[in-house]
Amino acid sequence: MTVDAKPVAELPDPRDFGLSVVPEGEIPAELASLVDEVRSLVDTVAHTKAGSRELAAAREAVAAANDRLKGDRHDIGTMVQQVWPDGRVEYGTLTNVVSGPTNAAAPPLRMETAPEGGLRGEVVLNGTYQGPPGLVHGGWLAALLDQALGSAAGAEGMPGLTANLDVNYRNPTPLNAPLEITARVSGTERRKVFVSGEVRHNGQVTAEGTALMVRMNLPGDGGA
Ligand SMILES: CCCCCCCCCCCC(=O)SCCNC(=O)CCNC(=O)[C@H](O)C(C)(C)COP(=O)(O)OP(=O)(O)OC[C@H]1O[C@@H](n2cnc3c(N)ncnc32)[C@H](O)[C@@H]1OP(=O)(O)O
Repeated sequence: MTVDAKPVAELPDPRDFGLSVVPEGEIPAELASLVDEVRSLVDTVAHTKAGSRELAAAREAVAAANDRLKGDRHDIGTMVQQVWPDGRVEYGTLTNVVSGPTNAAAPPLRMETAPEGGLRGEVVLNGTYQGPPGLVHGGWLAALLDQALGSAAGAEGMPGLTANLDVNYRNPTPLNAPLEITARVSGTERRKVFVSGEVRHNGQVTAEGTALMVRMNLPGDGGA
């Protein structure tokens, strides 16, 4: 594998592709708090043993809240701009199912620059991410890795789409426990960006992945 593609200096601004962008700092604190509450609600509902009366009352309350919030919506494809303490700018979809800040279905995963290079993040997956008893669903581990690997490519100025993802599950991954996700770029070849990463619990690798990201065609690329 050769390393022959220079990272682009600037990330493409999604507005150049006709997409709306919401700066993360402009997301109302009340919305962030609501998302947290809904995330907790999903977990509560998934595990509740409440009786019929309580369930019916809760359903009414949730339906009322749902009705109250229907109306003006962000378009599908709306992006969020996140600026990290180290100044790194990242664009992602507002409702990304792994990292979207307004998506209650997202854990959410947030990746920061790692001292050893690449990115690292921490996440706890509750019982709504269950596959085998007490363990994280393998598809979700793949999703976490896919997102982390894509972010690692983006952090090097090479945002792209996943063309191929390989995951090896080395050890069971527990629910409701802190997980560390790491990811880095291992090489480039024309528009191909090779990335690798791991999920760890208590320092032990539970899943590891490699992916091929194909860098987006950017203005001035000349198609290479
Ligand atoms: C601003 C917003 C930011 C937004 C940033 C968003 C980051 C999100 C991160 C989350 C990741 C995702 O979920 S992504 C969603 C899941 N993935 C997708 O939906 C992608 C679907 N697939 C595609 O759209 C396409 O196949 C692409 C874009 C991957 C590639 O198409 P293309 O652009 O036409 O490129 P193409 O010429 O075919 O390939 C380029 C090079 O890659 C190689 N190649 C292509 N596919 C493969 C493959 N599967 N396995 C091996 N090699 C492959 C080719 O041989 C070629 O090598 P050579 O000739 O140079 O040697």
